[in-house]
Amino acid sequence: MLIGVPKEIKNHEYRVGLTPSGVRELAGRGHQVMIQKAAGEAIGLYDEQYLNAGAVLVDTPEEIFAMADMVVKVKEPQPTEYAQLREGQLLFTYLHLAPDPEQTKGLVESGCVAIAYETVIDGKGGLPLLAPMSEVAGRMSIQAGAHALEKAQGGVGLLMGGVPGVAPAEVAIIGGGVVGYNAARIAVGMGAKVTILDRSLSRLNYLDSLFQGRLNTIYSTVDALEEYALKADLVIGAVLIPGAAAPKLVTRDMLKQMKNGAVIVDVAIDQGGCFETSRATTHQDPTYIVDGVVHYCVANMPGGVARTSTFALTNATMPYVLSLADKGYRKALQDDAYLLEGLNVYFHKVTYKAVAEALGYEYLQARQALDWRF
Ligand SMILES: NC(=O)C1=CN([C@@H]2O[C@H](COP(=O)(O)OP(=O)(O)OC[C@H]3O[C@@H](n4cnc5c(N)ncnc54)[C@H](O)[C@@H]3O)[C@@H](O)[C@H]2O)C=CC1
Ligand SMILES: CC(=O)C(=O)O
Ligand SMILES: [Mg+2]
Repeated sequence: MLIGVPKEIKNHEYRVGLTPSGVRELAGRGHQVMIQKAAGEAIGLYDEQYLNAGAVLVDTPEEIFAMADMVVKVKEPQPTEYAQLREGQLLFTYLHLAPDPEQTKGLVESGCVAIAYETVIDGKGGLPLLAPMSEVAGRMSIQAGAHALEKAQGGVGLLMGGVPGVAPAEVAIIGGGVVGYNAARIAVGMGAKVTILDRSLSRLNYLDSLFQGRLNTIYSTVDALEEYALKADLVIGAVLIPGAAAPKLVTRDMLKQMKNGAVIVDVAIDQGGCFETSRATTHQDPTYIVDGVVHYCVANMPGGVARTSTFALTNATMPYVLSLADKGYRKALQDDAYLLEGLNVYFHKVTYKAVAEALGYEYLQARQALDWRF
């Protein structure tokens, strides 16, 4: 198979879809890989390394979209990218379609076969291709939040851990999944007073036993959200209903009652965000203020630590890339029900229920789609 990797073009996005080691694995199995020149240069993955691994370097993304059987990326395709996707061309990347009608329309019109990293599942109820980036974003959310709490960034001027004789910051983490757990690890490590809210009791049980009393676990209700979000100095938005738009758990009304100079980091912004006042921001201009509350809503947080993130992401994606390349998408998807969960768009049809429902498309079940046309 001919696999193509364009350079990412989202604002301050330096991750790359394949590492030189990944290219070598593919080349070793007889596949051809095209990489756009300088795709990994910003994070120390140089063209020469890709060449040595067996890749062919190309100058433009146009060459990749015109020729590749499978395009492997990191971020959701931008308008100039989805305009170039072709019918039957396989796209393997993050998509986050439910809150993104324009991109969904673009993918549907293109007729491509789009598998979203974030909805691939494993046998244990996890999201194996979202998890590594959730680990990164969870850890980063506390760094970002601590920075925003500084006076010069619009925050109230608070040190996360306090000092002897002065209370630490209070952190409320809404959603105790992969992002929430990793945020909690860093916040607890910094000495903050941490509360995690989740509506999964088994998850709260797990977190409670893991942290051994070093944080507070609370069942998530509207009352509990009001209580803990309103008194927090830093609120992390980390909920997920897989594939669906994030529920707006903190309303404008609640925000108005939050402390002046408090900070929210809405990690769930890639699914639309869980604060009513959230709108996606970029690494270049990550924050804005509403009602005295600093909002950090960067939709590609792991891009900020792109070298770490590229290795973490490709460690997880590589087995699936190999399977798709070796078998072709139809057989790979037929053989692996967990990978099939990643199929979001297939020859002009939406094949992921939550996306179809959120955006008003007719829904075609993924397995049926594979028999309908290929
Ligand atoms: N902005 C960025 O750069 C990044 C964003 N993300 C996003 O972060 C979000 C969280 O991802 P993960 O932690 O991997 O998901 P996860 O599935 O591991 O955890 C989500 C948690 O939210 C909980 N939850 C659902 N509804 C809730 C409610 N009403 N109240 C409290 N908890 C609730 C679930 O029980 C679950 O424990 C996702 O939207 C993901 O796409 C992930 C990586 C990077
Ligand atoms: C998950 C995601 O949106 C990211 O890593 O950018
Ligand atoms: Mg700003």
